[in-house]
Amino acid sequence: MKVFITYKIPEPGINLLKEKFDVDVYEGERFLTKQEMMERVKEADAVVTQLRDPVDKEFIDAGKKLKIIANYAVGFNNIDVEYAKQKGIYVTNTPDVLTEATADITWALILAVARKIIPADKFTREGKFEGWKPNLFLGYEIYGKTLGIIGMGRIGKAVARRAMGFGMKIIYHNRKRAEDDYKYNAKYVDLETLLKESDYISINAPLTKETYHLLNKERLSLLKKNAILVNTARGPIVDEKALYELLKDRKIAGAGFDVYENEPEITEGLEKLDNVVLLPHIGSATYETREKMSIMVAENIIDALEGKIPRNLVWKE
Ligand SMILES: NC(=O)C1=CN([C@@H]2O[C@H](COP(=O)(O)OP(=O)(O)OC[C@H]3O[C@@H](n4cnc5c(N)ncnc54)[C@H](O)[C@@H]3O)[C@@H](O)[C@H]2O)C=CC1
Ligand SMILES: O=CC(=O)O
Repeated sequence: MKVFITYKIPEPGINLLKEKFDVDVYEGERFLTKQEMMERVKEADAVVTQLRDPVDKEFIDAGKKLKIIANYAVGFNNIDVEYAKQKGIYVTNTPDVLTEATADITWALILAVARKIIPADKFTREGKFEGWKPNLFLGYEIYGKTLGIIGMGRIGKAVARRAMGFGMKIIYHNRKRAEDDYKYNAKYVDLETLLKESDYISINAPLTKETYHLLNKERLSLLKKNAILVNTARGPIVDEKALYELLKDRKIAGAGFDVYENEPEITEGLEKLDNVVLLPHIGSATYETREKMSIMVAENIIDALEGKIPRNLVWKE
């Protein structure tokens, strides 16, 4: 049986697949076009897709022999899951193994924005540091402040766990109350309350029809003047242009981005602001996590092609 991998992933996963199947890995640096991917998926029994690959009806129809689409990501908003399911094709993702790495990058953004780490580093490298000054790069305190988490799932909880070490008051909004919220000393609130009361806001919900522009212009206007918003989930959850306007006019203190509304494009002007930190979607980008993700996609494919139900079916979530 044949497995098509649309962009190279770490070797442990590929090696597992090679022990059992004929593996076609795209080895190039540029991204394959959708047309090229559809050509190569024709013969495949399984495909490993990336979060940027548009796995729509057309792509799924091109994979005439497909039994499984194994997304190399926990988010699966790039896939028409309903259509795949209708056609009897499994869809899997890579939960858990990337939770801690993504929570770490969330915290890296919170700290970097609040304490102006990037401009301060640039200042020092440029030889501008003349000695300690009482007013040099004053930032925002984190200890004891309120953190609002939107999406209290695996990553949201890992972000909360870290916040406990910073003595923060934790509030969250979720589709429903998390049964174990007491473990994080976290209080369930409605979205409007969260936006009005939080000093730091972390977005950790999936991108769905319901979360598209969940933070629209009107809701963003509820944020406090000292608020810092961090998005390590998916860009389209926030109206990026509306957020840019707030940041430009200093109506909020800052923002940290790992994801963008029209990735890889970013709203023009964002790159000129000194109150933002912009990362290129590297939430899960650690050597350890990416290896584990590669093994996970391989295990899911082995399950499916050996006639078992794969362990990380997205509709079990
Ligand atoms: N920046 C990066 O590299 C990474 C980004 N992600 C993103 O993070 C997302 C979350 O990942 P996990 O925590 O593993 O998922 P999860 O499914 O464990 O948690 C998501 C939580 O969001 C909640 N939620 C869903 N719809 C909501 C709504 N309308 N309002 C409020 N809450 C809502 C769910 O109930 C759930 O508790 C992924 O879907 C992915 O898009 C994940 C990994 C890395
Ligand atoms: O954005 C990354 C993911 O795994 O989802």
